[in-house]
Amino acid sequence: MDEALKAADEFFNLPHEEKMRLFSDDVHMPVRYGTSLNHARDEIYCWRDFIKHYSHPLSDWIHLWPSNPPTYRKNMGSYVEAVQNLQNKLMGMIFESLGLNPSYLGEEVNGGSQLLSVNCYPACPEPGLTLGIHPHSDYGSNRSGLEFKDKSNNWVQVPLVEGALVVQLGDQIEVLSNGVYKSVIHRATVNVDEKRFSIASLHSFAMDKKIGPAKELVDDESPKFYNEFSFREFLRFISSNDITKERFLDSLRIMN
Ligand SMILES: O=C(O)CCC(=O)C(=O)O
Ligand SMILES: [Fe+2]
Repeated sequence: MDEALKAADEFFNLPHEEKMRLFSDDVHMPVRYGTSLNHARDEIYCWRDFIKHYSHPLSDWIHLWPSNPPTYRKNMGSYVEAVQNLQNKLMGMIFESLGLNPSYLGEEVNGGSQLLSVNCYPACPEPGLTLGIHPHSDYGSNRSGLEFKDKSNNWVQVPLVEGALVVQLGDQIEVLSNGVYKSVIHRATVNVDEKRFSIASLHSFAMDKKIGPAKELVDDESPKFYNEFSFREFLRFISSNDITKERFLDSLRIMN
């Protein structure tokens, strides 16, 4: 984690022109540098720089990652592989906790996508006027300024524990578990004093794999609460909707 954070720090310290070579607003780009989610449409820009890149399987993507700083590929590569292994284990445990076979969906857990979202939030002179990242939930599952919304709709700060990862469940697990698990709405705040980095690893099933409520979890008492969706449909939604106003998950709900 330390080495990956160091590589992130060095990347964001590169000259603006060099980072802008990776700039794109297109959410389908395998590697993209940017600031807000959608430059053309966002009403409030975030106090954030990010680089996002596909990461799994590593050999398909690593050659597209930044070649500067020279340690970037090696250090981020070790980090993404460790996190991918951890997600495989956690998914097995989540399936087991739902009463499903721990190897439910088999190879499809490790055969999905992993998107690394590396974020830099510079110190902000007026932190009350903006956010580091708008409230949202992730499609897949991930890892603090990090805050989440509790059941009573209050923002709760996630304490920073040195060396710990934060795991959040995303929309796919809420749908697959037919609402037993909830996808976390979260945001990041910024502060006056210091720059903050975060590295979120977002895990998903394959681009066109439809995820719906597991049939084992649907019965008369708990009918299907969600329509199925694929990662590609999620990407289409976030590129054509203002996700600070509309939540993708709400478009999937079935009113019984
Ligand atoms: O910086 C953080 O803690 C949150 C980042 C995040 O939510 C994301 O990249 O999806
Ligand atoms: Fe997120």
